[in-house]
Amino acid sequence: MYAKELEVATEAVRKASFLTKRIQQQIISHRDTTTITKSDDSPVTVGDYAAQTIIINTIKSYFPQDSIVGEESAKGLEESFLQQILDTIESHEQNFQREFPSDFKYTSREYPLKTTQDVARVINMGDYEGGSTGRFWCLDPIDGTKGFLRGEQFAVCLGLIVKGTVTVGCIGCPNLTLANYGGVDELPGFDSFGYIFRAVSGAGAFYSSARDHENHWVQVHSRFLTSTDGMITLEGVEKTHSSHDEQSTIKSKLGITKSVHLDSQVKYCILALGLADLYLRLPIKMSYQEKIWDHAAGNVIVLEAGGVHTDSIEGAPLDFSKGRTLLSKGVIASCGPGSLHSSVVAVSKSVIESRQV
Ligand SMILES: Nc1ncnc2c1ncn2[C@@H]1O[C@H](COP(=O)(O)O)[C@@H](OP(=O)(O)O)[C@H]1O
Ligand SMILES: [Mg+2]
Ligand SMILES: [Mg+2]
Ligand SMILES: [Mg+2]
Repeated sequence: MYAKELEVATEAVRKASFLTKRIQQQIISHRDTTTITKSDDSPVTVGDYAAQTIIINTIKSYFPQDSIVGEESAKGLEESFLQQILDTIESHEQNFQREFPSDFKYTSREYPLKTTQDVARVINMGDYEGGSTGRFWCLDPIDGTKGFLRGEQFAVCLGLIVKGTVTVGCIGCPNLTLANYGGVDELPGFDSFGYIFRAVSGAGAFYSSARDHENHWVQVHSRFLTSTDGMITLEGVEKTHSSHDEQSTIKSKLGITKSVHLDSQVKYCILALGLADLYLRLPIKMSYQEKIWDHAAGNVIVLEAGGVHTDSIEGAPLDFSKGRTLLSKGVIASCGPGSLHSSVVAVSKSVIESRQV
């Protein structure tokens, strides 16, 4: 089931991972990429737009009927900037073909991706409102844009949501070296393009070196623990995205001494690999609504690796059927089992409820 969807998702994420990693290398070497500040004060780069363009164009070439919830919009982008996005895609095309030779097609007659109008049209196909009926894709072309700009971790994240449930998930981690996170060995074929993780609901979670398009997929499992004190936590780097002080309180109440900070949904991949056990994301403001593209692909990967994924107060499974955002507050993912997870959520709930308002 979902074999074609999984293949299309993987190849689209692989190509976007290659492109974004190349752009990140250019940023690191000359620090000169165009960065726009969006209305919510968050950054977006030509890399985010180029990755969204490539991925939506690929999805539409194979599944023209499918809708897409994508993070970015081309509204208000000037013609010269659209040209920059198209030039970026084209300038990486030959290198990609050379480094990853395959028969897979990323365009079609209806979706040729040749002009700036094509670019704008395709980016704007990510404007679907989501919901509980039918199926739609959920795309974060660069998750962790701030980490991307710092030369650190970021992820290319794509999920397929069917009747409100994340059914396929694929995450490219173009900057991930497992040795930096306690992994003993890199997978065969590992190189500077990092890893791809993927899962289909009911069929397990797997990873592979991004370079290895011959599809040697290795199954991943979260760790089995019997108490919270041996847990390693995962938290974001950005102090404005989650409540680090309260997360420290939770860690000390649970006897947890080890924590790893990294950007993006790479956190879910580290959890699925069993290299860490507890992702804490407590909201700073109760008015913030988490975006579904920040968690969808990670959801099915964590669940299929044996973990648990809920909000930070009620301990309810995340509900991807309510539109472009989650209605619940904060996120906690753990290696499980359910009883350990519930004890973490109970502490999180008490910490959040003791806020001075
Ligand atoms: N106030 C806030 N609270 C929680 N998440 C926020 C936030 N402001 C931005 N974000 C989200 O945090 C994501 C990055 O998460 P992390 O800090 O774990 O790397 C961003 O994704 P993008 O980088 O795709 O925009 C953005 O959607
Ligand atoms: Mg963003
Ligand atoms: Mg994101
Ligand atoms: Mg993003």
